[in-house]
Amino acid sequence: MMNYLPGQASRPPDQANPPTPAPTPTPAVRAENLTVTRGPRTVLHALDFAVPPGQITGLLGPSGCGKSTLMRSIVGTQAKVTGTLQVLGHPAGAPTLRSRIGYVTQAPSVYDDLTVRQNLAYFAAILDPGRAAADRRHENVTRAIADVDLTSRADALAGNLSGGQRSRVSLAVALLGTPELLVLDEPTVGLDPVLRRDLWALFHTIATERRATLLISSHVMDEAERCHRLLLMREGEILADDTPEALRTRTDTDTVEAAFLHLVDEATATATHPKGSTR
Ligand SMILES: Nc1ncnc2c1ncn2[C@@H]1O[C@H](COP(=O)(O)OP(=O)(O)OP(=O)(O)O)[C@@H](O)[C@H]1O
Repeated sequence: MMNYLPGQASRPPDQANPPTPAPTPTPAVRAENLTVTRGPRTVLHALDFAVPPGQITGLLGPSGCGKSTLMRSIVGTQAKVTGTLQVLGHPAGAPTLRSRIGYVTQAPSVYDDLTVRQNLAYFAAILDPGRAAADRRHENVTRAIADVDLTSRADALAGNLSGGQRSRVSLAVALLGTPELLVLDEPTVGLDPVLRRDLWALFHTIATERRATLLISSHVMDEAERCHRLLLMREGEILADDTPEALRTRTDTDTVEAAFLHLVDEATATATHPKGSTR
């Protein structure tokens, strides 16, 4: 028997049995040359990126840079999308993806004249219909309400909740089907610091315990530090795709916000004085 240990240069690998490389996990989302036009404008410009599975990827950039458009493309609700966009191994928008993706828009989509529990029960009945599933639905609804810390308001009408509480009802709806991919468009806007911290703890639990992939947009840069990876966007382009630590190291900065500003300045300088240009 021949033992081959990686790094032992004196013992070449058995050509007939080369060491098996660690499998590269299939990305949860893979985009190639992804371009989106809205009205007369191109708002996403030939994007190439991959979102790794089971991690939290933050989508950050200033207002209007195209974060929501990118998320809408991924969940299959955006028109005029060209290029390649694969989600959980299928083309974005494929019917088979519907039950595998949870999507929370910026505007909470809840029924004001129903209570929190009734809202959840309504969506649970669509996801998991039938009398036989009643107990499971009840459990799932109770768990989702607890996940977003709304148990004490479960019987309140959604119309009587604060903006932040209504957003959390939307998030609970997205958590109902235990989706493999959660796409959350600015889920922490308008929330107080304690609730933001608790929600980020919940996002990490979802990623580690349920092995779900989370794509979360924000323009609050301190939230970037809580992500495993970041896609930094600006004017419909990806400025950087890396871990927060690698971004700080690469730009020799202390925070992701400083790294982002550094990259913006660098991109502006390159656009003004492209390499090889004579001034
Ligand atoms: N319905 C529309 N028709 C035409 N252009 C649009 C439409 N909606 C958005 N846009 C443009 O598309 C670009 C990207 O918008 P998008 O909402 O994706 O940005 P965003 O980064 O999510 O912004 P924010 O952080 O403010 O939500 C913006 O320039 C916006 O003006």
